[in-house]
Amino acid sequence: MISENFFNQIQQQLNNKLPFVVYRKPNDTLVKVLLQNTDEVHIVKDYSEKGFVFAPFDTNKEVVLIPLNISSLLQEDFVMSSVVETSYLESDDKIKNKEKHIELVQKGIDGIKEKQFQKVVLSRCEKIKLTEIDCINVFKKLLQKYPTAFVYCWYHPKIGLWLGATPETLIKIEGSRFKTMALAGTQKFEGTLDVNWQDKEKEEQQFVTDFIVDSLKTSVKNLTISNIETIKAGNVLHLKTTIKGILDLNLLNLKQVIKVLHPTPAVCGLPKESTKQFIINNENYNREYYTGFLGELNFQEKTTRNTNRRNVENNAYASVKHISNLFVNLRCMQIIEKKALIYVGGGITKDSIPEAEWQETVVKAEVMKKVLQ
Ligand SMILES: C=C(O[C@H]1C=CC=C(C(=O)O)[C@@H]1O)C(=O)O
Repeated sequence: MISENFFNQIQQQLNNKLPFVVYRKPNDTLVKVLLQNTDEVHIVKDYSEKGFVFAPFDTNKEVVLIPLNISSLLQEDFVMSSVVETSYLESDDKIKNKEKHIELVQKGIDGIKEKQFQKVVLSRCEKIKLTEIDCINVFKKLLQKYPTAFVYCWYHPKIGLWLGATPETLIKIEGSRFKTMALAGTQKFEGTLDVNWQDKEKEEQQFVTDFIVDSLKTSVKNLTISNIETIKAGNVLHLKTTIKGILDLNLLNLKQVIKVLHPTPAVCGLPKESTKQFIINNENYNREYYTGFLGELNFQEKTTRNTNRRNVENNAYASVKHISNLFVNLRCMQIIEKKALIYVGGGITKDSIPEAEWQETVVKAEVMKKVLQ
C-alpha cells in the first residue's frame, strides 16, 4: 500500500509549483514519481536523454523532458482497493458540441470520398466546470479504475497539468528489441470480449497495422505480427495487433523510429502529412499533448544472467540495458483552474456514420468523467 507520505510529497511539489510526473505502467502495481528540482523547461534534442518525455501531437513543436539527473525518483507499490462506481458530470454545451463534431466528421468523410486521404482521426475537446479539484485524488481513482492502462499525472508550472489512462503503447524498446501496437476500432463494452466487429472497424485498424509494418519492414529484423485481438480499455473494446522485431540501430535509431511512427494513423490518418494538415486546419482547437506521446526515455535496467546465485562473481554477468517505454496520450484531460478539458476522438473512414462517431466520443469521454466526482 502506498504511504500517505508518498502522495504528500507530490502534493508538496504541486504546491511549490515544481514539475513532476507520477505514473504506473499497464498491469503493474509499481507507482513511480519523478520530482524535478527546478522549474526550468527541458527539451528533448536527440532522444539520447534520460528522463520522462511529454510530446505534443504536432511534431513541429518541442518535446518536454523531466530529466532523471535533476529529479528525485521515488517508487512504491499500489494495492488496488475496490472501485466505487460514481455518477459523472456533464458539460453545459452538449448540443453545440454534437453539432460541431458531426459537421467535422462529415467534412472528413467528404475528404475521403474526394480521395484527399483514406482515413482521418477527428477529435474534440469537452470542457467540464468543476467546483473543486484534487488532482492527487483523481490520479488515485485512475489507478484503481484502469489497472490495464498507463495511468499518469504530469505537471509543469509553465506548461500545464495533464492526467490520463491510455491503452495505447507507441513503442517499447529494450536494447534493440522493440514492440509496438496497432490499436483502433471501438465499441462499447457490454460485459463480454466475445463480440463481432463491423468491416468499418476492421478496416480502420488494418490501416494502422499496414502503416506500421510498411514503415518499419526495411529497417528491422525478425518482424512478427500477431493475430488481431479484442482488448478492453475501461468502458470500451478495441482491436489490437502486436508488432515486434529487432531494430538495426544503424538504420533506425530511437529518434528516427519515433519520427516514422508518430503520429500513427490510430491518432492522425493516412497519408500522414495531409491528414495532419486537415486536423490542424479543421478541428478548431489545439490538441496540444492529446495524441502526443509520453513515458520513460532511456531508463537503465540492470539484468543478471543468473539471479539465483548469491556469489559476488555473479556481478560479472550483469549488463545494463536501456529501456524506453512510450505511450500515446489518449483518454486524457488537462486541468486548468477549476475546469477539466477532456480530449476524445475517433477514426473516420469512408463508412463512418457521423452520429455513431459522435456517440463513440461520448463513451470515450466517460473514462475521464468517471474520475472527476
Ligand atoms: C483517438 C482515440 O482513440 C484511438 C485509439 C483507439 C481507437 C480509436 C478508434 O476507434 O477510433 C482511435 O484510433 C481517442 O480515444 O481519442
